[in-house]
Amino acid sequence: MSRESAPAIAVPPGYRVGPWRITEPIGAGSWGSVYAAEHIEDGARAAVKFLRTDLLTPGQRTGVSEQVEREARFSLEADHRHVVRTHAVHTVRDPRRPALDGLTALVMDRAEHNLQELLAAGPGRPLPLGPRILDGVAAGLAYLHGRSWVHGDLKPANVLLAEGGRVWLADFGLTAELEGTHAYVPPLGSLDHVPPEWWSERTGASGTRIRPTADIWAFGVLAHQVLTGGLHPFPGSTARARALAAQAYARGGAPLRLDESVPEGWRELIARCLRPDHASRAELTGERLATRVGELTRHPGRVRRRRPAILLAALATLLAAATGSALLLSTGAIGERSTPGAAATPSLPPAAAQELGPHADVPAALRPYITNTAMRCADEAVTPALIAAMLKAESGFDAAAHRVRKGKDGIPIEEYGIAMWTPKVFADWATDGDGNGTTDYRKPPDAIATMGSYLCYLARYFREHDLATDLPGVLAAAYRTSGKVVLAEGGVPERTRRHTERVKKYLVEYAR
Ligand SMILES: Nc1ncnc2c1ncn2[C@@H]1O[C@H](COP(=O)(O)OP(=O)(O)OP(=O)(O)O)[C@@H](O)[C@H]1O
Repeated sequence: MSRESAPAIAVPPGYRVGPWRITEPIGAGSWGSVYAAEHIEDGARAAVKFLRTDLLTPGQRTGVSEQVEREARFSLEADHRHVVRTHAVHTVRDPRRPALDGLTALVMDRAEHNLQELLAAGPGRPLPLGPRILDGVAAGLAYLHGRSWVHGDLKPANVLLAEGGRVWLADFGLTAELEGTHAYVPPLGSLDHVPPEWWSERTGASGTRIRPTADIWAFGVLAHQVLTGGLHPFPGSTARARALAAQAYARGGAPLRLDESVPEGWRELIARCLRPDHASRAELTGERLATRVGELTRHPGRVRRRRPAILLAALATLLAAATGSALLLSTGAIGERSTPGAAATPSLPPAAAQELGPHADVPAALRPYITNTAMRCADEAVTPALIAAMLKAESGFDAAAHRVRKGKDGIPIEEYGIAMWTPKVFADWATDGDGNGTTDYRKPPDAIATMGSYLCYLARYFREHDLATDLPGVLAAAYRTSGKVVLAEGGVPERTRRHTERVKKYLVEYAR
């Protein structure tokens, strides 16, 4: 299992959770840390996932608690040979260790690897057992959909592989139950596996709307990765670039180009999974998917219909256009467009490379909000690395930050929170980042999402006024002053230069 990232929740070896004794760390995700454990009586092996609830603000904690409850509930209720079995859910009661006291711990069957690790171990080589793995994943998905659940976060890291070739779906942190035809989840998810329509779904009080077809799309991406040894079906060197390419395809702007090496029957099925919108994907239910994957796995030579995938994709694209599929980036401002005058700031990495590097000091809990915020802006200058750099320069990622500065006419201006919002300006741009139906400048998800909305507006403003030669610089300066002031001065005002240089320094550090 992956041991690259130090566990976010430190649990000492020998620590007891009910009748289970922790032995060693396995890995950590955004919301929890997983440890190997054994039963104190019979030595049976297990994995214990500690779910964190110790995040930054009370508001955020509420959201995370809901996620923990959701994960515990679905894990306990699920009962299928291709879904990881959860034996028990414990609440740690240990006042002597405040970092652990109150945490939720899920005790699960232990796997040997996850699919992501297998793909990373032999990039470019299709997994010999790939079809069998996909068969298990599709069966697990059909089971979840049969119970009116949507997994919501299907990706290689959430497919576990256990002794004896067993395949389990795992991680129910974003799983949701359908309410009629939809389910609602927090606005999170893997950029590489969310369907194009996800970006345009409204995030309301109950979260972002998803449907089972989101899992079908994710399965299409995952199947392509498995059968090609890791290749994503959409081009791009970063998850953000690939997500933008998927949206361009869904808009009808580019054909679907599956890798030549994918066998014919699989190509056809993957193209069905990757139809550009919910409506055209809906015919492929979890059960149909599992049946077809079963056929392909057991009779790999048999091809049911011979219709080129590219033709199917073109038909699907036409269908999407005819049904007016919902699209996020309607301004057409995506793709390989280059920032005018970007050469003026040669030390900055190109926008396409401004994802968040793994070693940046950006708190793990904030990363999904930062990345999602950047994705929701069609301007390529508004990148995860830029948003993180601005937060660092504004508050050092401190949700409780507070500053008073002199405004025009010497009137003091109070700024608060991780993005240093003045309440009045925040009110004009307020964006709900955690999907709870309210906006609060002191809550990091809302503060970050609102920073993204404002930067997105400013980027367009500066492009329209031909002041895009140093967008990171002018954006950072305008955030401190205003778009009008920066425009009037024809660039970064002298008094904000130190600040903008700091933002650019962090931007270089954070970009992967
Ligand atoms: N039952 C299990 N047996 C063995 N390893 C497991 C088990 N459940 C999770 N893991 C491993 O523990 C690590 C952390 O898992 P976790 O589900 O917390 O995060 P993730 O899915 O990798 O990331 P994220 O939650 O950010 O999507 C991963 O390497 C995962 O494969």
